[in-house]
Amino acid sequence: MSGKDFESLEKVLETYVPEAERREVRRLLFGKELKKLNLPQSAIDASVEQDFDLKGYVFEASPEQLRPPRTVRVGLIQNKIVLPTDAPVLEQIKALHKRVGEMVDVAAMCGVNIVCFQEAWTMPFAFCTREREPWTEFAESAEDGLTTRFCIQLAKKYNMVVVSPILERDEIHSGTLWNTAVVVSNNGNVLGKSRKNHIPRVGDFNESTYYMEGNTGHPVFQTQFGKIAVNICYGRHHPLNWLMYSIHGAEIIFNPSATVGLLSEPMWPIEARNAAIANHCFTCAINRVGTEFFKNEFTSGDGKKAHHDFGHFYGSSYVAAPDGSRCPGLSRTRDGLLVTEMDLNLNRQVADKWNFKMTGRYELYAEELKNTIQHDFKPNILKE
Ligand SMILES: NC(=O)NCCC(=O)O
Repeated sequence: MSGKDFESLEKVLETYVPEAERREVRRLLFGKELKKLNLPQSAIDASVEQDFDLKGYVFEASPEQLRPPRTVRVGLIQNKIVLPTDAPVLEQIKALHKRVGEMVDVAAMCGVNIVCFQEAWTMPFAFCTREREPWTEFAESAEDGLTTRFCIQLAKKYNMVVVSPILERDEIHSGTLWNTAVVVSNNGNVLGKSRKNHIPRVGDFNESTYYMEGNTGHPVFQTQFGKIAVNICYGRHHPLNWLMYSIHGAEIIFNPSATVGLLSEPMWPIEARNAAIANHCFTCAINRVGTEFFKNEFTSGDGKKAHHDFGHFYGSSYVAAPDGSRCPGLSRTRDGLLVTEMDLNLNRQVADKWNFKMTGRYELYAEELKNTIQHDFKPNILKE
């Protein structure tokens, strides 16, 4: 059942947990009850016609005396690839632009201010194969590649910040490849880019064959709608990575991902949510969806027989808030757009209550971490 036939945990709860207990079950699993966002009928109709899951929720904060609410609408898009993986490269890219572009049109109807796509959204997740061609041909300039120019158009058309995770080719540095999120402001300017800091070496995730650990640190992008950062996929397993974006001031941290059921699904609902709690910020976890087939079979040195696919990418994109609440996820099997309205005032309200930033002993950790990476480090173990 880890595959494509299981729609979502939420659907099972709605179907099988008796009405009387359902509210309490939801409170324990998801935190405080969230209001559903009133989405326009035109958006609902478009999602039906275009066959994607559309959900909307509101994360409220308490009214304050000195600060007005800081409300922002965030859209997360998860999608299958459109064409088979052996279709011509440019056709694959353009088909994805079309599909995701249409979903952004619906996001605009829903009043979305910031939209984020899944990891390497313009291509199949071909890094399992370890082949160079044609996959490296999907790489583009972060500053003025085809996809960035496409996102600039969307940003200007809809006054929307666009977070676009792509395979980057860095021509200035000898054409090297990176796994990069490009951030385009709502005015259509490239605000900057954030490269994936942690490269997986697990299962079929053979990404280290293609690119190195990112060298952009933990940039935070000041947008008109709030301060945002991008912690790409495998970075979500690294609590210090989340922490650093937060220390640099991120109010919303996106986690565009590509991950499969048998490997990571039990971890998925926990990690981004825990990061929201630990760092007093909102986190947005986005996963691609579907199964992608590759013509040439591949192995990954794990004793498994050669195979043609990664397994099922399980979608389930969701948003978590600093108070530990989270919204239901999108479908495990279908394309989807998740729209959440969040009041960023909640970050400081929760910080003032729980004080994790104030009680964190960063000077202790910094000193000890500095020591642990020394050659002559001696673990602090006391023995009889
Ligand atoms: N894309 C990526 O980093 N996947 C690694 C597997 C995981 O983090 O679940």
